[in-house]
Amino acid sequence: MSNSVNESRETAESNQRSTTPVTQTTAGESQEKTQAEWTEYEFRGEPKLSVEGLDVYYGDEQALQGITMDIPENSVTALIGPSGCGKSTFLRCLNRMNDRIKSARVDGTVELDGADIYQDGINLVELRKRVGMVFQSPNPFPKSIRDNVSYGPRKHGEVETGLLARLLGDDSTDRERELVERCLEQAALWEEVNDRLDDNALGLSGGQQQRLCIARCLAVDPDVILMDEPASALDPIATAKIEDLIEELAEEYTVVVVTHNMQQAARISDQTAVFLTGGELVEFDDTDKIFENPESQRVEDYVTGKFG
Ligand SMILES: Nc1ncnc2c1ncn2[C@@H]1O[C@H](COP(=O)(O)OP(=O)(O)OP(=O)(O)O)[C@@H](O)[C@H]1O
Repeated sequence: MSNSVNESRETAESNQRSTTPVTQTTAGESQEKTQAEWTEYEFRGEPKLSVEGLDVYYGDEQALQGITMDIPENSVTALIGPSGCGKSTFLRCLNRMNDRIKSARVDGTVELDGADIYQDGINLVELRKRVGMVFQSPNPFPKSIRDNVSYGPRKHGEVETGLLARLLGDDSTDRERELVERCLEQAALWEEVNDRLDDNALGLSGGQQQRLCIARCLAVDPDVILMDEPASALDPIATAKIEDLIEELAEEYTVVVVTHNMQQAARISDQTAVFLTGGELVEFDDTDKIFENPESQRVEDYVTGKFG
């Protein structure tokens, strides 16, 4: 850990929640040592997303409390914590999916490349193009593999095919072909499906369907990919493919992934945020640090399986 990180931790301690373990001095006196539980995380590179003072309520129930964290670009950030601690709620705040939940209220700011996504007048379609989402259960459309990938670009008018498009001289069949191949390649699925692009996507295995959903997400050219337990419904082989894919995607995209599987977080992520019951972000740091030497006793207890 660099000194600058240590220093920022020390300054962060003054305004963080803390525990107060007691240590003995050489003179044998008791001395209170403040141990930070929530620390500022400094990283190389630029933050893609900056979250500050984020509170989320469902009706009168508070699901997230004052979350502040910067998510670095082109990396994998894992969100872990026990069931109900607010991981999915947090993820949905990053592309305003919580707007669809009537009882949800969000306070605080979330900036994408320095611009507040909660400001008035934001174009939600454009936001969700830039910040795509992959869900726990693969949810391809009951359409062909090709149509699943080109669905988004078609909806946004970037791909036009068919008789009318041909008559109007707008036909982009070649562009669609290239796009479908590129996205399926990026999602590590091209080799398995290139000879059956017109087959119904529902005929694919669960793992293939999930990679197709990732290809569909990539087709609208996002900056950020949010994944909510993307492998929890898959067998170990399909899970390993998704994990490899996530690591590859981070070379080009900012990936934020919720997982219940701590080994998975340790394997695939660069940094890990630990949420605990009550919607509190208890620690956010390099993944190695979180799993090998966390600052917070509660995080240590959680990652070593003492509770949760
Ligand atoms: N649509 C909703 N309406 C009301 N309360 C909700 C809604 N979604 C989540 N909550 C509540 O908010 C809290 C956080 O839920 P959330 O799903 O974000 O947690 P989580 O950490 O992702 O849980 P899990 O790991 O079980 O998926 C919980 O108390 C949950 O009951």
